[in-house]
Amino acid sequence: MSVEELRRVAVAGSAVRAAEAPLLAAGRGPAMMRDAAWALAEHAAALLRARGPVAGTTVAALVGPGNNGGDALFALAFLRRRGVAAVAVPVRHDDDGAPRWHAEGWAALRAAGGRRADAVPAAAALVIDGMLGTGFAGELTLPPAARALPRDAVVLACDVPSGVDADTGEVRGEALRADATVTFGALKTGLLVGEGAALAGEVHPVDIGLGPQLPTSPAARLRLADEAAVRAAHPAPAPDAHKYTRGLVAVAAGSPRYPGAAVLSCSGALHAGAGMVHHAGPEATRDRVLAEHPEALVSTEGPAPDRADAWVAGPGLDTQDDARRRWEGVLSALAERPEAALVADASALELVTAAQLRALREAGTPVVLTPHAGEWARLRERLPADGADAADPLAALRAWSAAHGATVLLKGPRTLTVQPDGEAWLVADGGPELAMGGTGDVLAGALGAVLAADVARRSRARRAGQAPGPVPTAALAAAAAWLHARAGAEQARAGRLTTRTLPAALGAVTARLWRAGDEDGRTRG
Ligand SMILES: NC(=O)C1=CN([C@@H]2O[C@H](COP(=O)(O)OP(=O)(O)OC[C@H]3O[C@@H](n4cnc5c(N)ncnc54)[C@H](O)[C@@H]3O)[C@@H](O)[C@H]2O)[C@H](O)CC1
Repeated sequence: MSVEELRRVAVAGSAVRAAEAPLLAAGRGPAMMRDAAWALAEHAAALLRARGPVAGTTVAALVGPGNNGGDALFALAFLRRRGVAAVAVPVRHDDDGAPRWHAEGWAALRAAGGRRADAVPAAAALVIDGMLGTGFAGELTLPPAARALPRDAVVLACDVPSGVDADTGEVRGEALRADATVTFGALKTGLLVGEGAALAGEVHPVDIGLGPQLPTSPAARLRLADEAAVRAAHPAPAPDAHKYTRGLVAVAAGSPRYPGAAVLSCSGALHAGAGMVHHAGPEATRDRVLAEHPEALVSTEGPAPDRADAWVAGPGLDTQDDARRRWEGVLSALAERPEAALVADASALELVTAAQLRALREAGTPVVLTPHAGEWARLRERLPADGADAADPLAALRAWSAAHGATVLLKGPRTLTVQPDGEAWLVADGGPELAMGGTGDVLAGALGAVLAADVARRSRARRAGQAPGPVPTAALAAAAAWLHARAGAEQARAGRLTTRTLPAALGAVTARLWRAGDEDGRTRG
């Protein structure tokens, strides 16, 4: 795994331990520990330097009994050589009161002039959390020394904040919140999902030579969405593009009771670059959509099935009967063109059945469900799957997606997209500015546009006798979530805080993404 990839792919903490094992068996442990400790010391010095001179400051470490503590002790020894007053605070002791910690690490620190204390000195400007890393098991009760840290001290976690499960991000018992985490060998999933994401602070992965040992299967990795990945999934239109090669999105959304959902979904699709949007809905919503987007097509039933490259179904549908009739109309259209994609959002998440998902899977229709946390809980209850009740959010998503054959985009401050083969993406760019009514409608539309563009691109290539490999649906979904998250952040920066202007912000993010690709001379879609 390249250093660049190290920053964009996470694996479970247990997978890092497994990757370390053969190197430890080959006697590489001490060298790896030195590499880890050196990187930890470097980051500690950088954090100190941001606040003033390094020499003369006091740095303490809470030191646990294992190799995590070893890293911290060697890091203190390196810092000592930069003029730092280095203090090691053991958190576990033997019956005779002697510290239970990494003997070589303590010997190195003592040789460098470091000292031991029973508590973190009040003068400590930075505290290294070296209590527990990937060896954490069971529950943690924070020791007294971890409860009395100087108020202004920066906390730097060694590998994983103590008390956080490096696989799942779960906290069992108590955990120590960090301002930053230096993690070794690979980004760990537990630092990016669950409570671990909030407790880790700024995460810095460090290469200690595990690359060839790390897992390569899609189901063992969590990819992080960034601009390059989004542009690869949602490239700018080809120079010879026309409205149909850019993808036609059919939008079955909105109702006399919720007309705005139709407008917002169509807006999201248009601003994410759809070549055409065709709204299927009642007169009340058709007029509203046309008033906002004269370029949109509207009708009661939507486009001819062979025209739609993606369907967006569910936002703002009305009563059960009306919603069910329109939902089944979408499924009928997809049965006539199975290669078209489907976004099932809002009401559609309450309507979709296991049999319908099975039929869509058998037909080869790419399906993305877009629940928020509450809808996800109801979906798993209504359509259960073995393993989908796991505490590990990623494992639960992977189990449900594999069982039902559909990709899930689980909305939240950190959005996860997972497809049936286990490939998973994380969009960590979202923020509370998106936590308001209607933003999900915009995302559903934008996702429809990204999926439609991919379907149209592949159809066009096939007609030209080419056989392009599919872009993973989870990557396409992550691309839409990334555009949406960036649009929300852009809105917040500009002081615009309503959903009404979110589509235009999403359009600006899309245009900038494609312009940047042009400027770098990247290939077009
Ligand atoms: N091995 C290497 O060369 C490298 C290791 N690295 C660092 O080492 C840790 C993993 O070390 P390990 O000793 O396996 O585990 P920990 O230090 O995290 O802790 C094990 C230690 O803690 C006790 N313990 C476990 N759970 C609890 C609990 N709930 N309450 C109290 N105590 C607990 C357990 O009994 C053990 O004694 C890894 O994170 C890295 O920091 C580097 O990767 C460099 C190479």
